[in-house]
Order: sequence, then C-alpha cells, then structure tokens
Amino acid sequence: MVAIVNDLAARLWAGLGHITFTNILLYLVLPYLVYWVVVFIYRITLHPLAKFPGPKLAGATFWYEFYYDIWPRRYRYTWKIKELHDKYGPIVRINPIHIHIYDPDYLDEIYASGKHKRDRDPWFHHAEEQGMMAWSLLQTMSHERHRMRRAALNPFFSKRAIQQLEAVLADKAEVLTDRLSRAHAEGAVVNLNYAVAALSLDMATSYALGYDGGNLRREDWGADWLDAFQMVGKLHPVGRHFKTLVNAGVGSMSPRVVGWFSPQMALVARKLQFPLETMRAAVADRAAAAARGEQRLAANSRTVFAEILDSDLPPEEKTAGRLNAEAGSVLGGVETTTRSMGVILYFLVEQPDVLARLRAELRAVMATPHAEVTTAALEALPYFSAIIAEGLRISHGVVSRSPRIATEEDLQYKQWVIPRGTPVMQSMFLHHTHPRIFPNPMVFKPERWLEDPQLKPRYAMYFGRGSRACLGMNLAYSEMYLTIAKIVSRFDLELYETIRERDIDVSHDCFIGATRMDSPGIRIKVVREYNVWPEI
Ligand code: HEM
Repeated sequence: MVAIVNDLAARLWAGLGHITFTNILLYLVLPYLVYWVVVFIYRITLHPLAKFPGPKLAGATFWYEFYYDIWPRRYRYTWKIKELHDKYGPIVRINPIHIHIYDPDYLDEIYASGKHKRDRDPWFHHAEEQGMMAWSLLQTMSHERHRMRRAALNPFFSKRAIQQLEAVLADKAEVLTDRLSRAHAEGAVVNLNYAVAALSLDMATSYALGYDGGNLRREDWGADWLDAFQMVGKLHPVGRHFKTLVNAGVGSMSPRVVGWFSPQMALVARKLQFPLETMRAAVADRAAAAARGEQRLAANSRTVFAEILDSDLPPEEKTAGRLNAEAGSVLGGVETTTRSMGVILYFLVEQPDVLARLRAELRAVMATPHAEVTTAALEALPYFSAIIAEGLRISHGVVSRSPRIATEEDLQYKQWVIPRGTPVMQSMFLHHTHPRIFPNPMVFKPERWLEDPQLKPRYAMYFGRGSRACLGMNLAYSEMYLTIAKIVSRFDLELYETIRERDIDVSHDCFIGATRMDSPGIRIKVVREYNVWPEI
C-alpha cells in the first residue's frame, strides 16, 4: 500500500515538473471541479436539508443566490424568495444552508427569547472569530456572548435612560427646524433624507460618544455619512459571498490602500474608525472651545464607552477595538431611523387627511406649534402611534431576512423537523407585506393598527423580535415622535420632484431597505410656517 501511494506521489510530482496546459487542467482544475461536483451532489442528496422543498440548484450552490443578489440582478433575492414560496409552499430551502419560512404565525419559535438559545448565522453576517467583524453586538454570533454584551448596554438604552436625553434631542430638533425655516425664507429645496440623517447622526454621536458631530450645521447636512451607511448596506450581501475580501476592505486594510481599487469601500473603512477619531476630536474640540470661551453644542455626559468600561464585562471585552466596533454598531441605527422618518413625512404630505388628524391630536398636547412636548405625551396619542407603527412597517428600515440558529433544540414547523444548528429565518419585507395580516400592504393606512389591537403584539417585527431585537428602539421612537411632531406642527411641506416608485418604495434588499439606485432622495420645499395653530 505504502509503495502504491509512493509511486502515485512520484508520478504526480514528476508530472508537476512539466507545466503544460494539460497538466494544469489535470492537476489543478480537474480535482477542483470534481470536488465541487461531489459537494453539489452531497448537498442535494445526503445533506440534512436535502429533503426540504426548493429548487435543487439553490440547495446545491450559493451561486443561485449570487445571481439574484449580486450579478446580474442586484439585491433582489428577497423578491425571488417570495416567488419560491408561491411555488414550493411556506417552507423553502433557499441556499445550501438556509431554511426560509413565510408564515406570519411562526415568528416566536424562530425569534425566541428567554431560555431558548438562538445564535446568529456567521455566513449571513460574514462574521469572524476575532476582529471588527466579531466585536459588535450585531456581529456577535453566539447566544452566551451576546447575552453578556447586551446586558452591559441595556441600561444605557432603556426607556428611562432615553427619557433623560430629551433635552439634547429637543436642542437638535430646534436646529433642524431653524434650518427648515431658513429654507422656507430662501425658497430652497431640502433633501429630507440628509436632513433627518444629520439629526439622527448628531443624536447618536452625542448620546453614544458624548460628542456632537455638528452635521446639522453643515451646509450639506453631512451627506457623506448617509452615503457611507448606504454603502455598508450594499457591501453586506457581497460580503456573504466574498467574506475575506470585503472584511479586509472595510476592516483590516488601510483605507488609503482600499481607496486605490474602491473609493466607496474606503469611505466606509474611514467612517468605521470614526468613534476612535471622535474621542480625539472631542478632546481637541473641548480645549479649543474652552480657549475661545464658547459654549459647546449640547451633548451627553454618559457614553457607550463609559458604559462598557464601567460594566462587569471581563477585561478582554474592554479593548479599544471592541469599544470602537460597539460604538459603530450604535451609529448603524442612523440609517434605519432616517429612512423611517423620511418615509413617514412623505406620507403625511401625500395624505392630507392623515396629517389633519395627526395635527388635531397634537393640538391637545402642544398649546402652540412651538410648545415643548415630551415623547411620553406623544406616545400616548393613539393616532400618532398608529402612524409611527405604519411608517415603520411600510418603510422597511430593515428589509432582509434575519436568520437564527436554534442550537439546543430541533424546530418543528408543520410536518417538518428542522435540525438544530440550521439557520432558519423569515424576511422582514415579506412579513410586513403579507396580505393576510396587512391587507393592501402597499397602502399607508395607520387605521389598521387601531382597528386591531392585537396587530402590534402579534405581528410587528420592524424592530425584530426575541433576544436579538433592536437595542436602540427607545432612542429611535423618541427621535421619530419628537422630530415629526415638531416638523408637522410648524410647517406645511410640499414634495419636490419626488416619485414614490423611485424615492420611497423599497427596491433592493441591502439589509437596510434601499430605494432605486437612481433615487436622488426625498426632496421637499417648505411652503408655510406656523407660529400659532391655524384655524380649523
Ligand atoms: C427606525 C429605526 C430602527 C429600526 C427599524 C431598527 C431595526 C432593527 C432590527 C430589525 C434589528 C434586529 C436585526 C436582526 O434581527 O438581526 C435591530 C438590531 C439592532 N439595532 Fe436597530 N433599528 C432602528 C434603530 C436603531 C438605533 C437608533 C440604534 C442605536 C442605538 C439601533 C441599534 C441596533 C443594534 C445595536 C442592534 C443589534 C441588537 C442585538 O443584536 O442585540 N437601532 N434593529
């Protein structure tokens, strides 16, 4: 036996000595092809998921998903998944490792909390064991580690903690409305996406990092930030297929080098270093402002850094790199909040009857359009709350599927037993447009949330569900309620060359809901300003 192996090795070695086209085919390409053919056959025959419905090609290879998500189609697999469900039923194997379910009554089994352990899926998040793609909450795959990290941050994002922040938020909303007032005087067109992104970003940096980025005061609203966040979304599906390349591009390589082959990726890489730079800038800014005797912009004295450093987390959880990544994931909430606020304001302009009903409610808690008001008072308004719920549903802040892995139990769905360790998921977009739960799903209809009080607890998924639900939802709610209340009570807006199909509706799944690629954003003009409530 040993002699045979030695002989074979000697022949192979001798063959390698002559680099000819045939030899390359024989020794490199052929084994590679044979290997993959064996893998494909295994995946659709002996693999534990082989018995699940779905196209054989999707079960055999990730290239099926690549075709719809990356090239030649772009970020469109979610819509293809819907077609697969129409053909194969409510449970489909959509790639070699993923089981997708389309059933609004099977949420809490997948997105469980409490003692049911749920990991995230490293393939989907192109996560790593170490480094930036492992350090933040969103990139934390294991249930146990996630619990530990989340417990350290929960108090910082509790309802009470966010309530204490309202003065900071009110300050920023004031800067935003002042600028809208100026735009009115000048007859200027305002890009609503950038404007509300500036507010959300300045809020996130003030709260999480104790430093106001000053984007609300920048003439372009700090537009490069929103562009960078959107780029992160676009890189996400690419990273699933080319993990090493994308993770190196945004994480470990120097942004200058990355810029040589991808300026957009370099922008992301630079922005991801922002929290650390912020700390440096904050120190310099404080010193300069003090020297000039100026008052700094309102910011917060607690920071996400302090919160982690003061927590019971072990020392290896308190490194500079991890703090940077965690602060970055907090900034990640900017784009979702921005999108939801923009879309809600769009529908309030488009549907004057909804706006009129909202203003009637606001009059009850705001003596004048300039009166101060709290989030708690606004949250108590039933129609406003329905508007926010409907806006979150139809804007699809997070649009994509969201895999969970049950590590210690098999999941039973109808007659199907899904083996433990399998990433199982539903898609936010498909769920929130399910016609049985949300009839006429593309219509903005706040009343649906009032007509059925069970709708929210049973079917709202816009902040996710279970142990991995959104960390920042109280902050997002506060921003949305206060900012929208201030804008709609003070101004009449008019849409400027804004087209629903292009600028509002979700056309692409970049984890975050993305509009058509040629969208210039939601643009508005301020056509009237109120100091007192108008006569009804
Ligand atoms: C309208 C605004 C927002 C929407 C629609 C939204 C939506 C979501 C969703 C759906 C998830 C769960 C994703 C999954 O299941 O894998 C999530 C997670 C998360 N969100 Fe938000 N989010 C918003 C605002 C924010 C804000 C303002 C922050 C900033 C603090 C934030 C920080 C996070 C973090 C850190 C996670 C990961 C939580 C964990 O894994 O424990 N989000 N968000």
